Amino acid sequence: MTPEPSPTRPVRVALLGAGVVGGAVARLLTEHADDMRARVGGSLEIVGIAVRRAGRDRSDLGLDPSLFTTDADELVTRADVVVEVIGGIEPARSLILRAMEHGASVVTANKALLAEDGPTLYDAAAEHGVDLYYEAAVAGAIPLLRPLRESLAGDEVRTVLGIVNGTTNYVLDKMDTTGAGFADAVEQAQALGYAEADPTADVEGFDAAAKAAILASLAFHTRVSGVDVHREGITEVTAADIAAAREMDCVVKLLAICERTDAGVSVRVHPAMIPRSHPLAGVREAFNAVFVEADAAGQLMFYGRGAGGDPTASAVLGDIVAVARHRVGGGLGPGESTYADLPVLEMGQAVTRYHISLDVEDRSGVLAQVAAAFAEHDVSIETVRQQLVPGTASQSARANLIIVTHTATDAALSSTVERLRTLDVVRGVNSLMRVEGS
Ligand SMILES: NC(=O)c1ccc[n+]([C@@H]2O[C@H](COP(=O)([O-])OP(=O)(O)OC[C@H]3O[C@@H](n4cnc5c(N)ncnc54)[C@H](O)[C@@H]3O)[C@@H](O)[C@H]2O)c1
Ligand SMILES: N[C@@H](CCO)C(=O)O
Ligand code: NA
Repeated sequence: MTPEPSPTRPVRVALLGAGVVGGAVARLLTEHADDMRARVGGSLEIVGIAVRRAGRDRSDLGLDPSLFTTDADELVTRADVVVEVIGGIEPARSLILRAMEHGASVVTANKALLAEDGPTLYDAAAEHGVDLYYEAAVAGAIPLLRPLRESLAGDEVRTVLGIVNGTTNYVLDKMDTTGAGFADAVEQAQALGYAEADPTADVEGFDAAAKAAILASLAFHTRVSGVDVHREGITEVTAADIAAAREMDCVVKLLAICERTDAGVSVRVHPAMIPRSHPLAGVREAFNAVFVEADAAGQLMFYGRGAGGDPTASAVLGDIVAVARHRVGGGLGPGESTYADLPVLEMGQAVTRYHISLDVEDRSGVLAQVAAAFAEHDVSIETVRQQLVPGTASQSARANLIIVTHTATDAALSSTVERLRTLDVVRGVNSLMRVEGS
């Protein structure tokens, strides 16, 4: 049940979590209280901040110490707006649901929860007539979800393609620009505070896959959860892959790709080579960038900081203003839109291109056998390049065969590679990567 709008009573805001994002939200809410009041049309009052441990010195946030509580369950029952920046599935989900049951709108940055169980949150928001906003959950500060949910609501989105994980972009950028190996680049990212002590969620692509699920759900009006997303991280990307990309005048990026085709929607996260001339190739360090292509709008690009306390808090504050305005003036923002209910396709149905570098024997008939494997799977070759590998007199002659395909289904391309691995003339696969954006 939504409380009656009351312009005279402040909008009561409860914050769950005072970590990197929560701390920045608390500080900025206080620093900009006057501007927030003017933008909302009524004042905001922080009624409490739930923390895990009491007694820590939080004087840097400039807040009354009595606002801190370890009883989040109680706090969510006395707020109009609950801001969840704890992260993880539980207790975040239970606290959000409890907040909604008590009539609070919710702002969250929690992509993991939204990708795993977004529909439960949306259903609860609809049942209790409250807002659920989560701009910070994807690409941090970059306004991206509001454009998809609201600005492009009249258009037909075809593609969302982007770099949505700053940590992995930093690692791949360092591997490309300094020649660092994967482990060294991860250490550098950890030293700078980009990568966590346990970088699994980032480097294995879980974080990007959660964001891809959220983007695809909004873009295609279809429920897509994290498990629907084909996910490959960057742990297998080698210096040889980076060098192979450089020879092609390409760069390796971890891409989140959401596409609408005649058959349904395809959502995937994997490393891919993109041409250096592609705008996403110029996205350096820990920045994020996302391309959106819609029927009427054409191509749009969004660029900025996808992580960090203040940048993420900027998105959270924007959401707080939006939902607080609804409290003051009435109304609700858009709820879940799943009317299109498109089928979510298997990875094998995705259409892509492969770059394959093969270690082969250099003798007559080798190229014909390799070409036959492609033909068997109806995969057309775009370019072939051969590099001789210098060897000793006692060794048989060897070469690297570098092949770039035309587009084909991922199923046909991966079957071709499996067939190539069985050929006697193929000693091994040096490097294998999808090519996107050209
Ligand atoms: N850090 C970023 O750059 C960034 C960017 C976008 C989204 N996010 C998302 O924002 C959320 C918060 O991230 P963060 O970086 O601030 O994490 P963080 O670990 O710095 O902060 C989380 C805080 O929640 C507290 N906490 C844990 N359980 C609690 C409980 N039961 N009650 C009260 N407090 C509890 C922790 O003690 C910690 O201080 C996550 O969902 C994350 O995915 C973070
Ligand atoms: N770990 C994430 C934080 C923002 O979601 C990243 O590196 O982009
Ligand atoms: Na965002």
